[in-house]
Amino acid sequence: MLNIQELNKTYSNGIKALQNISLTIESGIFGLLGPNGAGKSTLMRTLATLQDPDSGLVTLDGIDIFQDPQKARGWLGYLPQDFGVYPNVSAEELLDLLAVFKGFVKPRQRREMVAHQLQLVNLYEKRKQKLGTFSGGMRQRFGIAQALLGEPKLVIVDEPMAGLDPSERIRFQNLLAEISEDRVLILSTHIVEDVASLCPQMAILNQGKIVTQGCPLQLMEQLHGKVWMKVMSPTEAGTINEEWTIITARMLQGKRYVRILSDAAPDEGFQGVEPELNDVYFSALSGKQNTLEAVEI
Ligand SMILES: Nc1ncnc2c1ncn2[C@@H]1O[C@H](COP(=O)(O)OP(=O)(O)OP(=O)(O)O)[C@@H](O)[C@H]1O
Repeated sequence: MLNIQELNKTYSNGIKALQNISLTIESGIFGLLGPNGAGKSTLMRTLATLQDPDSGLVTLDGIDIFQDPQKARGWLGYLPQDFGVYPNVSAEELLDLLAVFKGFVKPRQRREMVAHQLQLVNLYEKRKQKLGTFSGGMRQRFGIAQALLGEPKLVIVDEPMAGLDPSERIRFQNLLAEISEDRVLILSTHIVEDVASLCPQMAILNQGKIVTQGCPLQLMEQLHGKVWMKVMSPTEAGTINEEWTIITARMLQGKRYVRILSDAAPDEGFQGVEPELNDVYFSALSGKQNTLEAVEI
């Protein structure tokens, strides 16, 4: 179990990237959602012991990870947002080298470990291929293979789905689900659908603060009976009532789909709809937004 207590980080330019972050994370996939600049990468780098917080405590199975970062790195795997590879080296060669850096010095043990990880991420057949020839999805699967070297108890993956085509994305989601058994896997992302389909636990980070946390199904359930939708023509947009708490207003095939949050049925043709995780996300981010422009997506 990962326990994060009152983590704070303010950069030298005054930006408060993390403000009193406290989370308890069980094994399985934990989704960390937030818009650009929310502080997700700062939190991921801090948990990966690559940057120090100003204050706060993080324990993994009761052990303080900041006390001996070198040792902590032996228990954690990290796939950073900007994971670069050497283009002229094969998958097998680079993974072997990264295993050396992780402290695995026995060649035979390393060979077995490298083969095992490449099989797990379905790249064994491509092991001799140069990484520069890999597709985006293959590169990300290779990134998972390197993160899993040494069977870490904590795996951190920062925005891994960006740029993946739909089939690679599904393949990558399945891989994350497979490897998250018996370990904590934190998936940082701004893609709500990935959290909805993968994560039994989640938190939403905005401007350095946790604004919501819990189980996605329960968070959606809390909005039950409160989400209302109306399809409007673009010209009707002017009739948006200033009193409404708008969750989203999005254009789809020439129509404007407006979803609002309201305890009681609003008049003017709104229909009650099942809450989606998007509703949880945008309500949490917007607080009491009620202007169409502010939430238009
Ligand atoms: N080294 C740094 N020095 C100063 N400010 C920084 C630094 N790194 C990040 N920030 C700022 O801290 C805030 C949080 O950034 P961070 O990269 O953690 O957010 P994020 O949620 O990962 O965003 P993104 O999805 O765009 O990567 C942003 O306002 C960013 O500009």
